[in-house]
Amino acid sequence: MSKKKRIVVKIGSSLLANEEKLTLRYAFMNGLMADLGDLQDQGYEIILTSSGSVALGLNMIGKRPEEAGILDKQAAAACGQPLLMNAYRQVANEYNFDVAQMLVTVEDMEERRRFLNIKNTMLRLFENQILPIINENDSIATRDLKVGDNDRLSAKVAQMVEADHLIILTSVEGLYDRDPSEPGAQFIEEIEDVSEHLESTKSISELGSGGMLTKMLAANMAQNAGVETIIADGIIERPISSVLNNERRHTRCLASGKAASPLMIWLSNRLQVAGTLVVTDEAVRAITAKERGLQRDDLVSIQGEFSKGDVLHVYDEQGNEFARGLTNFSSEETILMARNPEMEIEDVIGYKTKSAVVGAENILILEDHHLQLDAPEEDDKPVISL
Ligand SMILES: Nc1ncnc2c1ncn2[C@@H]1O[C@H](COP(=O)(O)OP(=O)(O)O)[C@@H](O)[C@H]1O
Ligand SMILES: N[C@@H](CCC(=O)OP(=O)(O)O)C(=O)O
Repeated sequence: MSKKKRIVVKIGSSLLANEEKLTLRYAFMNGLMADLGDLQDQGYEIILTSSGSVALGLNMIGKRPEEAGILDKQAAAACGQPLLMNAYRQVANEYNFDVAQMLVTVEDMEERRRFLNIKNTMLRLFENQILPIINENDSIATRDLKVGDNDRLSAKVAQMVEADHLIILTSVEGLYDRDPSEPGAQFIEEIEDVSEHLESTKSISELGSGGMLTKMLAANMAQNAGVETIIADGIIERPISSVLNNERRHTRCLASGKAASPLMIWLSNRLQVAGTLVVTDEAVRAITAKERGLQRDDLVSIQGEFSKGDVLHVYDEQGNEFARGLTNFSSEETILMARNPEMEIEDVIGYKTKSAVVGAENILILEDHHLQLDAPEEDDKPVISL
């Protein structure tokens, strides 16, 4: 192989844990690691995003998945994660390679400096042919500061390492036009526009977190980053090579054809909404036409506590998200500036800086292939009119 191929593989809980007994499915793990070992020997650089800590830890705290609350799941994750990693390490060693664990939170993925640190660690692990295994640090993540599903987490990782493929292995062969347990469900082999499939993917299995919906959202994030997503059944011999070699049925979500800069990809793939701005119709027109950045007198309302450098989601007055950008000011500063339009910005905030709330060069105008994110509930984050 001339240039090394890089792939991110995501393994769902339903593959790793027996649904009834909530114990590890060694046979599956063994087949997976044998395949990954072979692919590493062929020169592939691979990252595994693995679920399973909660499912495998539930027995220790004496709960079934359907009765476990958030605290139970956090405790179960703390119990199940070492069990999972121990098994991965033992099996990998049988195939003559090593594994490393990286537990991340949503902030690690959303804050650019930490994101780049994670990337550098992974690149260093590749040099030693060690398989990085990533999971969300569920035991410390709180409800409103959580990725919540490893599908989107794995898409962010694929974006991070500029992977060739994101391969999501699950308990079904791929995407159907409705839940495959319903009669007449039709298999979908290729997807260009993910938004056409969001409605048909609402239900999930007993152990899974987000079902097909989060796989579609992940596929969209991968698309934005120029990465092709493959969704396939994991319960099969050589689960990864068989899809890479196109030997069996799977769903392929094509990468978006348009090349985007790392900043625009960064702005398009968000896991959480730090803050939102609603702006006037005139501002929508001028910003969309790329005539200028977003100014303080464009603001109608503001929601969320944010800091300088956070990504803000910008909506029109009808509630449609049309742009995202990096803010030059904190939420407190933005409110003060908007409420005192007659004052110089320097006099309001106490230091000399740029005047745009979001500079034109730091704005992404959303296109059809970017999925809009809903603004947070007003009960969680009050809206402040300006
Ligand atoms: N349109 C659909 N196509 C395929 N599977 C679907 C669809 N809608 C719902 N599902 C369900 O999604 C489940 C897979 O999601 P999930 O259990 O969260 O997997 P994982 O644990 O691998 O992340 C399948 O068991 C399937 O029943
Ligand atoms: N972080 C959680 C898994 C979250 C998740 O996305 O689960 P799944 O939908 O089964 O991939 C765990 O390790 O149990």
